[in-house]
Amino acid sequence: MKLSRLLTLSTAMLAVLVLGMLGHITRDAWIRYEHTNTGLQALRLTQRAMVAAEKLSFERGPTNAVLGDRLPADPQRQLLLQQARAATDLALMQLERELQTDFGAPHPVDMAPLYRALSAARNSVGQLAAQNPAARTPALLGQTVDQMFALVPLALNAVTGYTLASERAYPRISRTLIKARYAVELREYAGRLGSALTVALATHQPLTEAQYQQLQLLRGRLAQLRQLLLAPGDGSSDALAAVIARMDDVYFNRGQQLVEQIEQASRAGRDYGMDTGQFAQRYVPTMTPILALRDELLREAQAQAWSDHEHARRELIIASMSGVAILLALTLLLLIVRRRVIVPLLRATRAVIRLGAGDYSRDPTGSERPDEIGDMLRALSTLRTNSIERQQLELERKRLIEELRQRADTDYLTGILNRRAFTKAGNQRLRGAHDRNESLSVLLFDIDHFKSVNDSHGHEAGDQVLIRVAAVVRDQLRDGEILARHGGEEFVVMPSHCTQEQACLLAERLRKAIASEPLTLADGHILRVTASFGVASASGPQAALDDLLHAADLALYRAKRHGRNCVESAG
Ligand SMILES: Nc1nc2c(ncn2[C@@H]2O[C@H](COP(=O)(O)OP(=O)(O)OP(=O)(O)O)[C@@H](O)[C@H]2O)c(=O)[nH]1
Repeated sequence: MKLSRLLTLSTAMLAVLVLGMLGHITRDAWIRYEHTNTGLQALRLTQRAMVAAEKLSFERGPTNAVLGDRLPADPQRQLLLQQARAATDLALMQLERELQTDFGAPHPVDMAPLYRALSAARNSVGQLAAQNPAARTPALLGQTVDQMFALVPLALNAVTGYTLASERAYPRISRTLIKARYAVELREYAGRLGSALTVALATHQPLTEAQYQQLQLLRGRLAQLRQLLLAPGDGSSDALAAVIARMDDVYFNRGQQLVEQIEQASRAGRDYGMDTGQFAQRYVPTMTPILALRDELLREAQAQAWSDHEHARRELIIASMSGVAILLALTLLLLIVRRRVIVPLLRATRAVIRLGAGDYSRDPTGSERPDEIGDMLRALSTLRTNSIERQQLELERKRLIEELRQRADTDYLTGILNRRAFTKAGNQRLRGAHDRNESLSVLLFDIDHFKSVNDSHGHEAGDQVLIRVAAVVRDQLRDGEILARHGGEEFVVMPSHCTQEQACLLAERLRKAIASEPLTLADGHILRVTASFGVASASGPQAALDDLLHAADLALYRAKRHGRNCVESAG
């Protein structure tokens, strides 16, 4: 697999792993954050539900006062009842609005039964209060009070599903929330304890045995709820302890003493000394510390939830930012690895391949780098320089060999082929002519009276004549026609496949060219030289070069004898 592909694949795999890990961490942080959000929403909802329950409990006070009123009705009591009802309606409306904020509730909340029950209870209160006090029998009064009692559980039940779900999602605050609910229940049972006296106070009759028992039961439940509230838990702060102490003092001492006072008066058959309204006026304020306890518990739960919410938010931000930072760092690292390692390596690989293929045209770039890749590129550059030098040496060696070869084949004076080279080339050509069944001729010529040139003008002048004659003849020949110095002042020409007749014509042309060319010597003398030619041809299959030359030599000899400056052909 290619490096660049391997890098891309590794990058993709690493990115998937890192993304998966970061996604997991961020998801966990997000879930914790959402749970605290749910907890806060649940708190708001619980608070609203508890306020609504409290208002419903509270409404029973002015209701009892109106039920115990004489006719015509006391406008002050009527006003208090209207205010209490308005406060209940507002609290229910706010609860309903809060319920509309969906946060994954297990099932929709139906407030209709509560509204129906509330409307029915209020109608009963209105009808009973409009009757003559004598007509308000204990049974009717008890029935109406029970209708009012039934409202609080309906309000709390409406949000039970929500609060349970949110407590499951965010269990840390559930203990505090449960205690807040105990406080609400405590308030409710405290209210019921007061309401249990409504019939006796309204009718000015002693309490019945059943009512004594009910009072006993309610007191027991209240004591039980108090114990539950005192249990150690997350929300056991100093502020909470102070609120509990106040509740003990104001409600459990003074409030319950008031109830006992009525009870004792009933047992003694004394007048109560107060009606329902007067009782409510003294009893209801003693329940205020219970609500303060509820509010303190809710406040602590809220503070805890906010602290957790902030913590979760910070964790989420840190997780997200760390994720982004890690991704950026990874991308940067990969880019650096790609730019600083992979790309130079690929470049070096290409350079090695080029060197291997003998292409030294480009030096690998990047050799100025101070790192190991730079070391490698510098080594490649040195390798390239050495290879270039080796290549040049090789070329020089070949050139020298060629030069030596040429020197070995060339006549040192005239620059044309020497006898050795002619023998080799002549034999080769003769074999080729045999193979193709062509005729082949040789022309042997010798400068006339050359000795006298040497004698008259010196050996150097003789050399110049030899050089000049060779040049004149070479100019007359075509490519492929061999000219060689056969020895001394004797030359040989071998045209490519020609008949003896054609060879004679060529010899004649060369003879005339030599004879017609005046030669100016170094000392200024002008010489005219001639040459005699012997021509021989081979057409038989087994003709040897030596035989051919011998035949030409004999013809040359005849030409000399016939007076020189002429052409003679063999046989
Ligand atoms: N300058 C010079 N002279 C050479 C060279 N090679 C041979 N000679 C001379 O060539 C002459 C040949 O002379 P001869 O064989 O007598 O022939 P010739 O004088 O040409 O007479 P004919 O061939 O009969 O016309 C000799 O004097 C050689 O010394 C050479 O390379 N340079």
